[in-house]
Amino acid sequence: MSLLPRIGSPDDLRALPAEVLPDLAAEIRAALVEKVTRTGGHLGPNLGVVELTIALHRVFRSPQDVLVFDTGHQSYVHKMLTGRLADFDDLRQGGGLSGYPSRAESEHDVVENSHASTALSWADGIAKGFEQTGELEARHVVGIIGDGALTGGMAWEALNNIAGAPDRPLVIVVNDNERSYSPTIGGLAHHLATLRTARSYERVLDFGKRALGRTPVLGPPMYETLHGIKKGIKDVVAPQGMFEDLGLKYIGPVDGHDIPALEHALRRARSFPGPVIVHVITEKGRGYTPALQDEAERFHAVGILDPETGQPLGTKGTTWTSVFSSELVEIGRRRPDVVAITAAMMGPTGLDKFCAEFPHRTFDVGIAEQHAATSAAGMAYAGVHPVVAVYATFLNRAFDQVLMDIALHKAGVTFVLDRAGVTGDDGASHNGMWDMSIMGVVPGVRVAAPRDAATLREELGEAVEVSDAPTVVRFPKGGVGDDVPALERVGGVDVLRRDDERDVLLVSVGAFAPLCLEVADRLAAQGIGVTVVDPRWVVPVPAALIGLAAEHRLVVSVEDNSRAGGIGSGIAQALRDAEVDVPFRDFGIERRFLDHGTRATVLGELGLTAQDVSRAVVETVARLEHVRTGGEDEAAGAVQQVEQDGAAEA
Ligand SMILES: Cc1ncc(C[n+]2csc(CCOP(=O)(O)OP(=O)(O)O)c2C)c(N)n1
Ligand SMILES: CC(=O)[C@@H](O)[C@H](O)COP(=O)(O)O
Ligand SMILES: [Mg+2]
Repeated sequence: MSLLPRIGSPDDLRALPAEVLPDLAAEIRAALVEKVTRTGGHLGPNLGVVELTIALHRVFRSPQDVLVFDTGHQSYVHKMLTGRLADFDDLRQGGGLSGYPSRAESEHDVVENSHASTALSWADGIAKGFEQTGELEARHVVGIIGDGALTGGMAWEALNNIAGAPDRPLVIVVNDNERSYSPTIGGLAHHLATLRTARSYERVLDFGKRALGRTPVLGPPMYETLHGIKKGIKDVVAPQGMFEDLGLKYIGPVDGHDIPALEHALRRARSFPGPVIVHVITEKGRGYTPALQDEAERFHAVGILDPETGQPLGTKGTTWTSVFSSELVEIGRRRPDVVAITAAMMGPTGLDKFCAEFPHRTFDVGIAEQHAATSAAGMAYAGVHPVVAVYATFLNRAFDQVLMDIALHKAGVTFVLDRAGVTGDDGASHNGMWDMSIMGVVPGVRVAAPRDAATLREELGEAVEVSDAPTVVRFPKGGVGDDVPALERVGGVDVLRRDDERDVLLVSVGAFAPLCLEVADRLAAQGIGVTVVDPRWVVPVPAALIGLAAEHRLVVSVEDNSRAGGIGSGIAQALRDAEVDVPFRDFGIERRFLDHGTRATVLGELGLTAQDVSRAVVETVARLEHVRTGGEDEAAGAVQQVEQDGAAEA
């Protein structure tokens, strides 16, 4: 590796002679495999954009010119070419390099949001802004969007606006590798395929141009002839594409691994005085041969792998996703009316098993959560029960559809939210920390937060029985722990522990049951009696929970969701409405964006650990005791003891 370490900025890249660029691409690929198989991350998407990113940074001058990457998971090469190669050893680690663009890391990074289909709206807005400030003459704006992200509704809202301004320069690069996780679906995918078949004539043209470019006399007329031939071929092979029908200049398809062809196409686009699409054909995972190649879906984002075999090093036990996946198949066998919908994430959400057994009852709508939700309302109207499986954070995108198309019409639709709560290493926009807040304002909705595999199966079964309202079942990323048995069930609320003294009612939301039982042990060691309960269905707040609250001296809730509008605030409101005057304290995620890091690290930073919660509860109990008795010593003594416990453990 002798070229890549010498690149500290795009200027260094542009100073390289063209003939060494293939060697540079090889070095980048080797660095990606070496680094990402150690840390985990988006190996496939980045292996596919090595040459494209080299060409982008040679033709455009970032940050003077603005490069906007859609979703941002394919920005590792961009980071290597903008001086961050040395930081890749800490990729996606707390305090280390983000797996997405990060303004704090570099002036070359613009969009940090990892939710897909936003780049073209960003680009349209930046171009409009530069037009206002008079900078558009001197600064090019480039949106780089994948074929998957192009299936998202926002992308078409942006294209409509961009195409409506034929005199506002803007470059759109479509990175077409025919895949999201799974193969890209729908009419757009078919159209891109049609355009791809014309790949050969673009190569003929490029070859002709370069060859003829060297014969100034004969060149131009011959080029015009060739161009005419190309136009003729194109009209036969690929009639005017929809992009041109929209009024967008179309350049392509271009071989996304041919740097000279890419630079040539991007230079043409850069000089075009209006909006232009460069359709680039790339291969996801290019250059990485182990078995993973044929599991492109898994290859999209990899865990820590053996760089030789490509096989995951960490063995995975039972995951929440696998429990859901198997249970939905069981439900599908007994309920022919149940159908499944994914937003381009069949495997990651666990719908692949259901699809294998019920292919005609499984629908992949592309990266289109809004359409997933409202089309589910339509399916419910037609008499089936849709189960929409998405990552919790992506439900944000379909809030209005859940509210106004599903809940308003009392449609029986079940949302299964995987990756709910702190996910960690994918950064701020991937944490599933808002779903219970936004669902909390939806009239009629019912939200379940299972604590283990058994309650996931049970609550999923209960959810699909509801035919007149939206239901939500949410669970976190990764491995599911052992089942946590209940001592009894009171009005639908599971009692997990009941001490003699009813000092504290500890409301455990979802997967935090083990944490809450550990908190109860710590409190009991301080002589504080605890009842630990799992409401199971957390929206609306169960009446039985309020009844239990009235029997205790302090109520505490712990949830893996934002405190703003979360279950805690729902409980507080229910206590007020029931005029149950008991002190209440809720623990959850502060209302801020979370930096990337492992889930455990982030939860620790949030104080969502057994030690932190128990210490805080002891302090509260002590304060209440102080208020009740006015004494000083027992309050201070209890807190001091907890501090000592904490210090001993630290
Ligand atoms: C709104 C939203 N839904 C789902 C995802 C999950 N996701 C991340 S990348 C990806 C596939 C993107 O495909 P494409 O745009 O073609 O990029 P590629 O990975 O092929 O380079 C998906 C579905 C997301 N980031 N945002
Ligand atoms: C970029 C994106 O949205 C996904 O690829 C995500 O990074 C994968 O997350 P999981 O690893 O939790 O499936
Ligand atoms: Mg793609």
